[in-house]
Amino acid sequence: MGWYDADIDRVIITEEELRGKTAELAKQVAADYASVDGLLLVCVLKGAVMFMADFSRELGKVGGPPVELEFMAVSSYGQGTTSSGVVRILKDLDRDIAGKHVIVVEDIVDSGLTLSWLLKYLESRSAKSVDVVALFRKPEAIKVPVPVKYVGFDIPTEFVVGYGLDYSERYREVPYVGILKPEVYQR
Ligand SMILES: O=P(O)(O)OC[C@H]1O[C@H](OP(=O)(O)OP(=O)(O)O)[C@H](O)[C@@H]1O
Ligand code: HPA
Ligand SMILES: [Mg+2]
Repeated sequence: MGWYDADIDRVIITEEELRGKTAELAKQVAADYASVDGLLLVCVLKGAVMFMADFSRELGKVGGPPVELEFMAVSSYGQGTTSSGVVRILKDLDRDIAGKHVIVVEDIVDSGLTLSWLLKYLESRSAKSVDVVALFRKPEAIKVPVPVKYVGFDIPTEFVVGYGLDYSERYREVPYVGILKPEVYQR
């Protein structure tokens, strides 16, 4: 039992489901990128860190191309549960991405504001191609249309935590994805 189990109202995606879906997404990406000689995975910190770690290893195991890992940190949520719409770069790419095949590795597409901004940014840096793999998407919360080629789970418009996703910087280490009890927000 983790300390956090008592704060969770219900689990919506189990550890096993996360593992299965990650393997499935990795197989699709490996098949689609079979003819490229390398892929640059861009992880959007901090939420996507667990998914990046698992997805990149899975991609290697299923015969994907060699990858390089890059990390960007942007923030649009701050402490709350709704996007401010204002995206700030907290950590930029370390290297030039011009001419590279890029896959953005995101944990969740909610309003789409973060990703929409990020895709424009990456395209302006002359990547050869840019695709997105997002583990979760909330179809009913989308405010701006964003092309997400690979989606793990479509989930309802509820605030979720776990597997990297936080509420006020907590619950990222929860190994499953769940909904918090209402009283947690009143603390
Ligand atoms: O589609 P959107 O409404 O823009 O929401 C999605 C983004 O919001 C979260 O990041 P957050 O700003 O909370 O930073 P974090 O990953 O460090 O928690 C999440 O990890 C996505 O990057
Ligand atoms: O449902 C969510 N949970 C945690 N972080 C998020 N960022 C966007 N949507 C979410
Ligand atoms: Mg967050």
